[in-house]
Amino acid sequence: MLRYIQIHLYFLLPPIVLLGFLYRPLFGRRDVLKILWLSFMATIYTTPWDNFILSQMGWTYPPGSIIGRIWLIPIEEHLFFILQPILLILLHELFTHHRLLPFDLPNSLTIRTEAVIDPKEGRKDVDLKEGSEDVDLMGGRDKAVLKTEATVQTLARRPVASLVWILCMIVGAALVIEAHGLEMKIWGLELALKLGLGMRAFYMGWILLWISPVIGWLTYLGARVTKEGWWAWGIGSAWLVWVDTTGLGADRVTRRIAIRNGAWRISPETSLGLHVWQSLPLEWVNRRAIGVQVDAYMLRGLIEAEKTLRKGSKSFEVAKLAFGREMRIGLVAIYSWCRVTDNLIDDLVPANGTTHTQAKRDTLDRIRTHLIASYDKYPAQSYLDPTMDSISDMTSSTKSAFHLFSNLIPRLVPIRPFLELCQGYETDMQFPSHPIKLGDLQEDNLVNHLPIKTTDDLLRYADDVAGSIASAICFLAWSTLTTSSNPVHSHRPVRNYPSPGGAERGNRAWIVDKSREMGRALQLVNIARDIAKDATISRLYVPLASFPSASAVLDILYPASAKPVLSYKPYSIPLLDRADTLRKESEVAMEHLPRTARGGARAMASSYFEIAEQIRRRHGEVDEQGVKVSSWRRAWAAARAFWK
Ligand SMILES: CC(C)=CCC/C(C)=C/CC/C(C)=C/CC/C(C)=C/COP(=O)(O)OP(=O)(O)O
Repeated sequence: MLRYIQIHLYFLLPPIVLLGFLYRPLFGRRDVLKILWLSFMATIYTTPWDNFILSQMGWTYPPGSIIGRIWLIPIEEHLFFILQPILLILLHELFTHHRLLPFDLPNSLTIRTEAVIDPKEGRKDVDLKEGSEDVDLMGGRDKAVLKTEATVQTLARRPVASLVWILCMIVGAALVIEAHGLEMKIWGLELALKLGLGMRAFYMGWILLWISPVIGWLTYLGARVTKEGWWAWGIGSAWLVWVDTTGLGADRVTRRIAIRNGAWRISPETSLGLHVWQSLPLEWVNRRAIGVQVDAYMLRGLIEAEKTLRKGSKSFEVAKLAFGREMRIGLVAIYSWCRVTDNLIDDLVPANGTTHTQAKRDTLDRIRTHLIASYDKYPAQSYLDPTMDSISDMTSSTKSAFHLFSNLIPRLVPIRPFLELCQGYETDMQFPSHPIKLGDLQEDNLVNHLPIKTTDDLLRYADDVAGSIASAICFLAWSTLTTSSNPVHSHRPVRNYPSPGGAERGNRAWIVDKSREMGRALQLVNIARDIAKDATISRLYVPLASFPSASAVLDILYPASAKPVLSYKPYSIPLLDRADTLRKESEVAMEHLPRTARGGARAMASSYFEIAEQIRRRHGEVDEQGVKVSSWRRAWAAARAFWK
């Protein structure tokens, strides 16, 4: 006979330890709170009920199967109130981890896009939502009216669905009345079922009466089980059903467990005697079985941002999974803003009468104005939207990236990294806007066309475009994962480089510095990978000073005319060597980030450094396609770093 404690030792603790190990790098205070809350609720809600059932001999524990009791309840049962929430929370985290949002969006979020012709500005895509309030975003001009739905109730109340549980409660009450032989009339309604079940209605009645109010109330509040939630619940419950009811297989006589083995025993006199699976009573199945208004455009921005990420960056796509949800949402918002702003400038088609450079400068100025306004006027959406609209080539998808960014990020990350990124765009704008023809570029006018002249120029550029993002990641981690600087619930933007005083301040400044080194390192890898590709559009990030002669520069820009055949090794390998040094110097700082951000930061860097490995395997030779590293290889590198 297995004792009750052995059930925990053999069947609950091992999966908890295994799942806990897998989830360890991301296991944070939110999970601790969830476990404490659920165990506490399970204990205070179930203890009186369990005591009552035991007092009525609803189920019993054979002598010797338990360690001891608190009042009537075995100590092991109390442990179960704690262990089961832990198991289910871990399973739930594991199954839902890949989701950016923990809930399904209501169908009503499908926002229709319709083209409206504005006589002055031509075609505009606007989002229309049926049955919603009209907002005139065009300042009363002509008839282009954008219909918006400002907010979405993420957990919309479900009174009708909760009626099912109210019904269950009534059935439960009727069975209890039947079991105890009570006679009850409410508003003249006879509640007794008179099924002749007598005491056999006891267990089912009390189980229904115990579980229905909880599920009914949660359902009323809007709880909906997602597909992943069903999986977590299904597997967790199936495991417990198996533990409760099934033999371990081969050795049927000695190793049968739980109910059939006598660790506990449901009294036949108090149950219906219907079995759904082997010896599992119907009642047991029952036994194992919370809304906010969110800006609809932000939710939509998140969906779009995820798509942008999937299309735009393999490294971010792999690495994002290594961060917990709080950080991941911020990362996705930052990434999509960076990608969208970069594309707006790079893919710009200038209007008649303006040069490419003028148009790009104009777009960058507007992006900057919008960025500064996002912080200065936060959360003044009405001011921001016209600024955003004034940027050319905006689509509803790019707008949602701006909207998401300006609603979320100012509260989490200071403005400085994004201004630096704009500085990086400005450097890019100094490159020729069109690939220059061979004859137009002479050895003596190279310096006029190529802004990266010295190693310092290169490092400054890398710092602007990637060091900035690395520092933003640090701030995101502090804002979302620590209490000392958690402005998530404040409605003010983060002031520049805020940090608590004293030693912590110095420590944070040091971490930011080191993270910038890591960002620079990754950018150097990126530049080494893309030397040939970038050269096709006359972008040369390898410093001019590192070329032996001006003609060597022309060879890179026009490889077809290079003689003898061009080798990229003299340029790519030094970049990778410098990247390695920067990486080594900064890696130690990662271990000083908030604990649940470390795995993600390591995974991000390691998966990107797989590109460097691949270039080295090719002895530094790259081509116009860059260097391909399979997603599997990257995922493997990320996984090793994550669980390091
Ligand atoms: C060292 C400390 C304390 C923290 C490190 C913090 C981290 C993880 C910094 C990394 C910052 C980062 C992600 C920089 C950008 C790197 C880069 C060159 C990305 C290129 O991205 P894309 O060009 O979009 O993607 P692909 O190259 O995958 O296509």
